Amino acid sequence: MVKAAVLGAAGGIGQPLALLLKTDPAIKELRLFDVVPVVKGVAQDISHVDTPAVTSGHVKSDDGEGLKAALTGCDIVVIPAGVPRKPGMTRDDLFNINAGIVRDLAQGIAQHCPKAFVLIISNPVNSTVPIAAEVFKAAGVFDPKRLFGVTTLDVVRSSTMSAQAIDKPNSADEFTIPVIGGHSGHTIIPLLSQSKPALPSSLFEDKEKLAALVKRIQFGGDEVVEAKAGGGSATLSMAYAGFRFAQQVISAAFNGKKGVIAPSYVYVADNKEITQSIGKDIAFFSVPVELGPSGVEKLHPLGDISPYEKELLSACLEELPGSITKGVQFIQQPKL
Ligand SMILES: NC(=O)c1ccc[n+]([C@@H]2O[C@H](COP(=O)([O-])OP(=O)(O)OC[C@H]3O[C@@H](n4cnc5c(N)ncnc54)[C@H](O)[C@@H]3O)[C@@H](O)[C@H]2O)c1
Ligand SMILES: O=C(O)C[C@H](O)C(=O)O
Repeated sequence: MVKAAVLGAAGGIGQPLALLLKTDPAIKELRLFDVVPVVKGVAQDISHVDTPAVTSGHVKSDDGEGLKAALTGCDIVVIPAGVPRKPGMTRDDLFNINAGIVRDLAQGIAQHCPKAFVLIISNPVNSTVPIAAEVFKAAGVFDPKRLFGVTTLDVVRSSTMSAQAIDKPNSADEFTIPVIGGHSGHTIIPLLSQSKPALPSSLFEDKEKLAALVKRIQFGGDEVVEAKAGGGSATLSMAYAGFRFAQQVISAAFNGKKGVIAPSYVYVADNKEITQSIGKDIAFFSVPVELGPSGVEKLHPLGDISPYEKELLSACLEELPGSITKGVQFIQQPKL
């Protein structure tokens, strides 16, 4: 019996994500938490769907009881709480607000469901995941196998945008492309050379077309932010992606499914094989993760990457360590 919680469940991602989670028969309890009271109505609405999950809504309260009720005994917690971008902003511009939100929610998890799988969607993911890790470390409950930054939207975009680039727009679901690095601009590295099935060699021969495709995947979030023109960032495609990753975790952890591999931004610092394949001692990085009963079962190294992908990796490594340090310092050296 899987108990799941969505923190930030009344938001643009939270509502459709909660609806999708309600359709997963493996979930028997679905707890929706937010700072805004309408989350109770969202839970009431979703509770009428004729699937097994018993759904409840919980509002943030000064005494912490709302969060406690949402989290106690939870097996998996998905966090899309926080503010989204507006045009002209970077994900890092969200740090000042979202860092504190993720810190407080992680403290609640450490207290009420320290063994839960934690899936962080709130941006900037490159920093919010290290923040959660530091909170868990301080509370003595950090388990690197259970903490995930959700980068599935980059994977989803890679398939869709690659299919479009090769003029096969109806084939988006045919391509599986690992995406490594982080979740922001140049830190996002789609390994198109490792696509299964392989993308046509003509794409790799046309350097301009290849670079345009990579850029489109890296900055796919901007396309949505600009199109929504101040109305937020990706919500529906993110709900789809978040649900897909949550289902992958649930199927491997609770339903005994084997061979489930999905890229995710995870703690890699203790894994020499991985840091060697990245070429840098780095604490967090998105790599293909084999999922299992304890969460991360095995991290997969980067494998063969093309010279162009090596350049992308160098650019990623210029930016990502700073974002990780920023998150770590937010917890270790709080401003007075
Ligand atoms: N990882 C990704 O690929 C990805 C993709 C899209 C969006 N995001 C990020 O997800 C976050 C949410 O985006 P959105 O479009 O759903 O925003 P939104 O504003 O529509 O919803 C956010 C929700 O979080 C709630 N919230 C705020 N503080 C909270 C707290 N302390 N506890 C619980 N709930 C709280 C708000 O009330 C709101 O309902 C943003 O940071 C956005 O950048 C990440
Ligand atoms: O672009 C954003 O700010 C939201 C999200 O990270 C995305 O990739 O769509």
